[in-house]
Amino acid sequence: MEREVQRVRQAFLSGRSRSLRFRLQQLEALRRMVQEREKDILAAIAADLCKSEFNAYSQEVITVLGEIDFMLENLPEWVTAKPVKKNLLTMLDEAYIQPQPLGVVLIIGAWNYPFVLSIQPLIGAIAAGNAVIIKPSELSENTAKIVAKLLPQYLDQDLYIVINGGVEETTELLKQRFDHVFYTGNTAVGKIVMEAAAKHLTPVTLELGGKSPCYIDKDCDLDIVCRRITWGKYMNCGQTCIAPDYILCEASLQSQIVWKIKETVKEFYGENIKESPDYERIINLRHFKRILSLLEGQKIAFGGETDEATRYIAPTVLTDVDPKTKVMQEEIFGPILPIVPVKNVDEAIDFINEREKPLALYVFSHNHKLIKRMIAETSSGGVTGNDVIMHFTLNSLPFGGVGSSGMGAYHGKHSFDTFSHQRPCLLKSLKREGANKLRYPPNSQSKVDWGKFFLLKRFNKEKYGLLLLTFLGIVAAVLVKAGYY
Ligand SMILES: NC(=O)c1ccc[n+]([C@@H]2O[C@H](COP(=O)([O-])OP(=O)(O)OC[C@H]3O[C@@H](n4cnc5c(N)ncnc54)[C@H](O)[C@@H]3O)[C@@H](O)[C@H]2O)c1
Ligand SMILES: CCCCCCCCCCCCC/C=C/C=O
Repeated sequence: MEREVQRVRQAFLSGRSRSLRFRLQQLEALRRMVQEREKDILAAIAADLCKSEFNAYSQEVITVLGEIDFMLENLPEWVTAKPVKKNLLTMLDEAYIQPQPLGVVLIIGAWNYPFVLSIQPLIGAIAAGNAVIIKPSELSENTAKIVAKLLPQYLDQDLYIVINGGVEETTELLKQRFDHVFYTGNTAVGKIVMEAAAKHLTPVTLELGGKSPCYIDKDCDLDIVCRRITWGKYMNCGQTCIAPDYILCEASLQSQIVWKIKETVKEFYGENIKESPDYERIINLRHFKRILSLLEGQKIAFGGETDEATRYIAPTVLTDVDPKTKVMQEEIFGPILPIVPVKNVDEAIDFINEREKPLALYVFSHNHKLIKRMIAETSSGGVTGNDVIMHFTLNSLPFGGVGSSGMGAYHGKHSFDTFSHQRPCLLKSLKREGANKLRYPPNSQSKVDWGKFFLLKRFNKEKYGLLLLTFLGIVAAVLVKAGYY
């Protein structure tokens, strides 16, 4: 493991990952890989999650292709140094921010969207000029294998490598020193990752999970609301980090919501859900049993059918759920949707604020002010109003958690920033030493006064202010040079 990391570090130190041309080339090669080997990638995802090609393409491949195109389009601008405002003391100097790669990045992926959750961070890391080690999830072993097979065929083989393995290999990997660790997965392992990274003072991005609430106001079109929630909840069999975890609504809405979700399930997946190509399966037996245990003692409004042999769990809705029961204590990550009745929006806000900060928050209402109020009075990684999941698809929005749902963010420019160091650069001249005397010992009241003036004074009118400051700067330089201070 140590040797592998060393090899990647040597490749980074060669400097070749840094040029804009090289980054663009590698991103284009990655795009070619996805386009040319699309069938193999979709087959691997299908084998891991029993997912149709259409679903795998629209949930994973589209996002990856869109992200690559976005990077190719914008990277030339992002990599250029950005000049910054100066003060009087640095007016004649050069001051700018230069984004630079961090070095060797470790990306630890999760199994639920096994392709996009490893490749989208990789795109950001390449765009920012880093070398990368990817550790895909061992639970989605088919996608892990295809990623390990394909990447070396298209990308630089020393700069971007895949290491496959489980807890033992990841533990060993985490002992090495990286310049950034980007982890996607559950909160408990997130803590292990952060602890290991802390030993090297390595910064981390933690893309974690949580229970994402979904509040339905009585002032809304329930047909549309229930269709959108059904889509986001049962997509990927509920195994989506930003799936609506549970519904909060007034008790009077419950029966209508149940009926409408039930009808939508029929519309989406047909009478025989098991036969639907659009309905996935639970990743493994451990998760299957964990999800089943959440049903104990609950009132099942519909669904609840299971088949252990194929790890099938039907789309299920629970009503009148007691917040103290197990299903409300952990992230469900499966096709079970509890409804917790609340009196009103105030109680919904309190309910959310009494719990850990979720990865996403969903609010449905015709009342825009109510949506804005919920956003203002709660906290979550992201928000979609009047829909679910869709904030993930907008790469202008940073995607990430807050509090126990994670730290840091990515997607689009946010990925580029996550994997870059914003290096502040001030380039002075060795001339004009006279003006510098102001800050050299021995200090005096008049030097302090001039210092205050130059560094603290603000002028309203940009153009005239600048002219005046230039003039005063010259006066000060002359006075200092002449030995008055
Ligand atoms: N925020 C996001 O973008 C996002 C995306 C997907 C999943 N998630 C969250 O991830 C969770 C589900 O994923 P998961 O955790 O079951 O995925 P997982 O089991 O695939 O684990 C994630 C990664 O952690 C590694 N890992 C597991 N145990 C480890 C250990 N003890 N030490 C070091 N590494 C270890 C795995 O090898 C894997 O690569 C849910 O909570 C979900 O909400 C979050
Ligand atoms: C054909 C229509 C395209 C619809 C696009 C929907 C995209 C949904 C993307 C979901 C991806 C979720 C990624 C996972 C995050 C956490 O698990």
